Amino acid sequence: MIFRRIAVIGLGLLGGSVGLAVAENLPGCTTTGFDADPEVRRRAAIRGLVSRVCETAAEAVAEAELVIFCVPVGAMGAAASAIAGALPKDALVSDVGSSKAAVTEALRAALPGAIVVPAHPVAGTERSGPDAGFAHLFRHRWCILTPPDDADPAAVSRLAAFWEALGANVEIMDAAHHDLVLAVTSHIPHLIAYTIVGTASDLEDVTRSEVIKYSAGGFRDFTRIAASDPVMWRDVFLTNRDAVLEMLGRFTEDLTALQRAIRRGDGAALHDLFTRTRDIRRSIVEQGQDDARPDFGRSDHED
Ligand SMILES: NC(=O)C1=CN([C@@H]2O[C@H](COP(=O)(O)OP(=O)(O)OC[C@H]3O[C@@H](n4cnc5c(N)ncnc54)[C@H](O)[C@@H]3O)[C@@H](O)[C@H]2O)C=CC1
Ligand SMILES: O=C(O)C(=O)Cc1ccc(O)cc1
Repeated sequence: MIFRRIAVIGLGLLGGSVGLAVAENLPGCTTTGFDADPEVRRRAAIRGLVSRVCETAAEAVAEAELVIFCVPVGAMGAAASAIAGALPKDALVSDVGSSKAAVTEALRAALPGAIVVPAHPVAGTERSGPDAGFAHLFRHRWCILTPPDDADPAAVSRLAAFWEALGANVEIMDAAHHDLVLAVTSHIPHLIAYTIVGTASDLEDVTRSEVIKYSAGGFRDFTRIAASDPVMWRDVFLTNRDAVLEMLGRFTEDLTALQRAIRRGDGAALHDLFTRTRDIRRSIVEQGQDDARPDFGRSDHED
């Protein structure tokens, strides 16, 4: 048994999915859970997201061997401080946050002396809350561990084994590299989606009903991403500021080059880029990173 007792703090999409995935893949492992929102706790208990929903975070972690923080990245520090006095000495502390350097710092500052191995399952949907989670979320998805330099290798191996048991493929890298890579593969795409949907809705000469009525595939795909949780994404951009600004600078330069190609009627430049990007899409599909989940893209992720 990798871990016998796991505490999940935050019972939304990620926390709920962790609880359900543990129940499915690690029978015999008990999960406790806490969420700051009483209505989320109520729904979590009804859906059976964890074995026992607790009324306080301290109660949830009291006997835990692994504690996983599944709260927005800006709330990690406060959530960790709330369990500081109750965390068992040998417990392994981890999280699922989308940015890693700031979260690592927040967890280590709130829990001095604790064994902290941050993680990011690169798996999710645009949905959030206690009704959004499902047991198969992590199957065939990457989970990136970002252990600090002084992390105990045995703790890292245990956490890797845990995520593999939930169906994920594990990769290890340092937090700064994670933040740079995810800025370009996840954070900037979300920013672009938020922008284009906002731009369309601000247009004066195009009515809102026209935007909805004539939204072709491309715009519809952007609206799915732009429906992602505002608190979660606000926190991602505030905590991964430097990497996002670095990548946004590059993106802006490339967009300007494309703008110039269009203005000059440079069809070859457009064709070259679009050919290169199609190849990237094809290799993602070939590697099974597109729709490995049977219910990918559907909004009814009920178990
Ligand atoms: N949504 C996604 O697709 C993915 C999200 N993540 C990361 O997972 C984390 C959770 O995201 P979701 O589950 O999507 O969000 P969510 O909004 O579905 O759930 C977050 C839950 O945390 C609770 N919470 C907030 N502050 C708290 C505190 N101090 N103590 C206890 N509970 C608290 C909220 O009440 C909420 O129920 C975030 O850090 C996010 O960056 C990682 C991978 C994918
Ligand atoms: O729904 C989508 O397309 C996502 O991109 C989900 C997602 C959101 C945040 C993450 O840190 C990882 C995955």
